[in-house]
Amino acid sequence: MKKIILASASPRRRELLSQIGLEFEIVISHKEESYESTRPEEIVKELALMKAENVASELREKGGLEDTVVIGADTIVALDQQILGKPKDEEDAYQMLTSLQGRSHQVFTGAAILDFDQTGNCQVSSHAVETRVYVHEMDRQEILSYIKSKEPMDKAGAYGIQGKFAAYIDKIEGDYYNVVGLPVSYIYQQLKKTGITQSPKGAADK
Ligand SMILES: Cc1cn([C@H]2C[C@H](O)[C@@H](COP(=O)(O)OP(=O)(O)OP(=O)(O)O)O2)c(=O)[nH]c1=O
Repeated sequence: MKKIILASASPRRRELLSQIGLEFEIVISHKEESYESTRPEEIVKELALMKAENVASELREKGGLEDTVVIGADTIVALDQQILGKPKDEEDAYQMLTSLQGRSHQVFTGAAILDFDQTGNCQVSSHAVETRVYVHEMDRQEILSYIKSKEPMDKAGAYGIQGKFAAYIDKIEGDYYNVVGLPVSYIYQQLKKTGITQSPKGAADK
């Protein structure tokens, strides 16, 4: 059975991968990430790949990546041509939330899968999943009190659909889990295609 490594410090990503019953380990790289692409779907693929590759190269130095799958992911919010990552500070969060309210935007998550076989050869795949999110109008007080909750600070676009911000979500088109940070269904189907024999825990008991 292949070992699965999640190259992420995000508690949301860990929970989502656990939710479908996969067994995996977490390895985090502290290398800085940067991108050259301009289109959001390319940016998230580039960053997801970089996160997975950074972890893979650290593991290689420690000896051996045989029979291992490394998964990396990155999430950004795209508002027309503008890319919104995590807010730098509360003022930045205020600007982001003001620009998102009363309209729709796209959330892109890139998922990169590095699949190492028994001899250490690697098959690389990366893919961007898009979800459109419609946010209700918010007044200044609502934005300020949401920022006070501290929920925005570690999240792309300065909001978490899974938290208090649910109060302002009119609807979404696409995968909900993609917005939270990991398109788990895409990842599971991709792992299945590449011959990962692990099946979600409990599936065989039914
Ligand atoms: C839009 C949105 C984003 N997010 C989160 C998902 C990501 O964790 C975060 C975007 O930051 P990322 O840079 O994608 O990821 P990260 O730094 O949290 O974790 P790592 O690089 O170690 O994998 O925003 C939510 O939790 N809910 C939401 O509704």
